[in-house]
Amino acid sequence: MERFVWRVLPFLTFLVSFIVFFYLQDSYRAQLHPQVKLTENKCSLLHHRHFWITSKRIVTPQGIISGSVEIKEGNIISVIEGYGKQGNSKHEEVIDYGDAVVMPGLIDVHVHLDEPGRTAWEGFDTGTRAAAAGGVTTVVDMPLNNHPTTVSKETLKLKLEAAENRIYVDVGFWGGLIPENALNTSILEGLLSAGVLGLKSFMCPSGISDFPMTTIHHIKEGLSVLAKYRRPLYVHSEIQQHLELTDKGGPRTYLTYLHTRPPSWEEAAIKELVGVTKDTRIGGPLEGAHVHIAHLSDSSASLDLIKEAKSRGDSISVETCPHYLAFSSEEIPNGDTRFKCSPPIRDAYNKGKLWKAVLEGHIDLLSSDHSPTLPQLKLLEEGDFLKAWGGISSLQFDLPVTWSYGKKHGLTLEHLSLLWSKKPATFAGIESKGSIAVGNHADIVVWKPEVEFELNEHYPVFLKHPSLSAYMGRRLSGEVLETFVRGNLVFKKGKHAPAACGVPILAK
Ligand SMILES: NC(=O)NC(NC(N)=O)C(=O)[O-]
Ligand SMILES: [Zn+2]
Ligand SMILES: [Zn+2]
Repeated sequence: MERFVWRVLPFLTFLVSFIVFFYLQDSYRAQLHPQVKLTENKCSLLHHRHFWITSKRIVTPQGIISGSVEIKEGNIISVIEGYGKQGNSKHEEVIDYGDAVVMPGLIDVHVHLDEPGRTAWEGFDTGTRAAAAGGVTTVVDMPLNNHPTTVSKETLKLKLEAAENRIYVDVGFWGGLIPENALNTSILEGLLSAGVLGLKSFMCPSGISDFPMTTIHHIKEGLSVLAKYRRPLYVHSEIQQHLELTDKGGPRTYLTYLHTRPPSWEEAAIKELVGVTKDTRIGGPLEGAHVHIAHLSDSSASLDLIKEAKSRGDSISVETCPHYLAFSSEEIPNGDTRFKCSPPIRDAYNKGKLWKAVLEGHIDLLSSDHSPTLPQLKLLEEGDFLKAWGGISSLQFDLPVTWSYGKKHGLTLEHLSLLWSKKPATFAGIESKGSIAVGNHADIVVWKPEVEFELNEHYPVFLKHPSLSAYMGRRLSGEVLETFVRGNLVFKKGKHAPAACGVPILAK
């Protein structure tokens, strides 16, 4: 027995010192880097708060690099060239993404989350889960479809309460400009002081009774307040014109709907707006204000008016949406009201010109205009384009849809990050986001542009009503692998972080 003890003693001594060494080293590291402690973080699927990610394709403002990004406490603290390299802070966790693309998270500035009041349509929980699954790290919520609409500081408070602990990505809010508050500056100032990023108005009926349309007179009033706050006005730019109605095959054909909202409606609205934006030039009476044209569909006369206004120095910008770039009116099947939106999807010639404008930089940014409803209001059975709710559901697929249809037109990864991240951040005034740069929030999407998938019933769709999405049934390229919001890994391989730790973004 004694002999046995003497034999195993050296081995036991070695084992004990081995354990003690690693225990001490770990507690030393934990003292130096408290974030190394492997405590559970419900906000993230990754337990580290200080780590590196490395990839052969990182999209930065200086171009695509093979390199590494250091993330600490939610921010990007260094970006270095060299795949697999780590700077001076050794010993941190390194996540190796190989040749997957590391890009700034998408910022979708046009999303209807419909809460409070119409949670059955969409909601903070479902909508932001869909965003996270699609690599969208920030959404800006529209002031309508929720009930009551966001048109005062009190109604913004209801939004913030509804969003509490329910958002998986960061969320900003647009306030509504309606006749009532346009003529009552104190309501408008209260709303802006409470933190909306800007205002949104409609120049035609919105389809929502507590969100009435504004005339150019109301818009001028709104702009004079916005100039003081240096925040933008977002405009649904269509004005109803007299229609010569001819029968185009009944309410189940898309052509019938198309003829009820011709390009002249967009042109009429934009003509009135550019009459006002001349005052936003430097030194003008509305300097500081900015007009942003929502969801441009007409790539002819309407776009020309915007281009001219820009070249004269007006503070004006324009977005279009993936559905105007992916689809053309000729291919929309009879009765398929999933494709109904306003302004409508126009013909293939218009779509080609729209792509050209996007690639030449005349369209500033992209947004989804994700605007779902209840399936029964979409009238999928009846297929009546005139009576069905207008709005496309797409939030989760912003990235693969833009990429799948865009690459044939020469769209690059750099275009994507400008159109979906940098420009939207600048427009919404959220400068700490939108690019992979030192000091910015670590809002990042990791994805594989080359991977193709069928968007069918087996695909994990997080939208509240997947059946409403016009993209169901399509084959797309571009698979989102992982999404980080302020350094939290909020989505990975079909799974979300346990807790919703997105933050409301309020303007100061
Ligand atoms: N009330 C809405 O959500 N309207 C939206 N509907 C669309 N685009 O068809 C919009 O943004 O205009
Ligand atoms: Zn609109
Ligand atoms: Zn909208």
